[in-house]
Amino acid sequence: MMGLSLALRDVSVTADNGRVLLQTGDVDIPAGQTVAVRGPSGAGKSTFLNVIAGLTMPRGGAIHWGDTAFHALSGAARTAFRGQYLSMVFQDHLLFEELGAEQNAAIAAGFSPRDQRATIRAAAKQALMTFGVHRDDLPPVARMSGGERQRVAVARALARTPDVLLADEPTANLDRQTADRLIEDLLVHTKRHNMTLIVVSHDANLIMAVDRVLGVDSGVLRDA
Ligand SMILES: Nc1ncnc2c1ncn2[C@@H]1O[C@H](COP(=O)(O)OP(=O)(O)OP(=O)(O)O)[C@@H](O)[C@H]1O
Repeated sequence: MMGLSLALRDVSVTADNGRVLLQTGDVDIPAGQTVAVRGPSGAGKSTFLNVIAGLTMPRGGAIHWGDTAFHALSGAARTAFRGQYLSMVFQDHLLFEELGAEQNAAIAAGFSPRDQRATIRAAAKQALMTFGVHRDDLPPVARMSGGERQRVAVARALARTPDVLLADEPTANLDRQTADRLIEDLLVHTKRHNMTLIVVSHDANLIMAVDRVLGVDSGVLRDA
């Protein structure tokens, strides 16, 4: 596990009507750095996560993850790269609604080599316990509360150890104590495995805990 660096060179994203949604200039994030991204509502934070995850295509500029020219990959290659190196905790969670917390958190086991499955299941269980969503009486995630779903989504992202973790407001909707536990766990896990962490957040405790803070204002990304 090496983590991956991210190099952005003048990446721009525009809406269909030509409005500029994001302009990054040149930004370099070394492998293993933990970075918070903050900015006002509508500033372009989700657009930023989407473009570095390859879910939105830039209009111009270059995105390198490690040695890979990510912006130049075909759609299929981008999807394969994402599956291998990136893990995401996004606001809509993308959980499997009929399954329980443990099956969701350990979902990566189903796509992993046989000899890694037990490790992933154990890590999933551990993460669920840490975040207090490991009771036997919990319903399928379809009927869980917003905060419970959020904790399951983070546990799932941590159950495998990706090179890069991208997260959108992972502590929103959580009480202070649960949020602080999540922050600590997230950072211990990312540092232990030298993962690169890029997290959109307004949480002052999270912002204090990371290596670096970037700001997005009216679509312009820069060190804050
Ligand atoms: N495909 C699109 N076409 C046009 N405008 C878009 C498109 N996608 C996003 N936008 C606009 O781009 C701006 C940035 O949106 P984005 O979701 O990145 O903001 P954000 O900083 O994540 O906001 P929030 O904190 O409210 O989630 C918003 O004004 C949004 O309405």
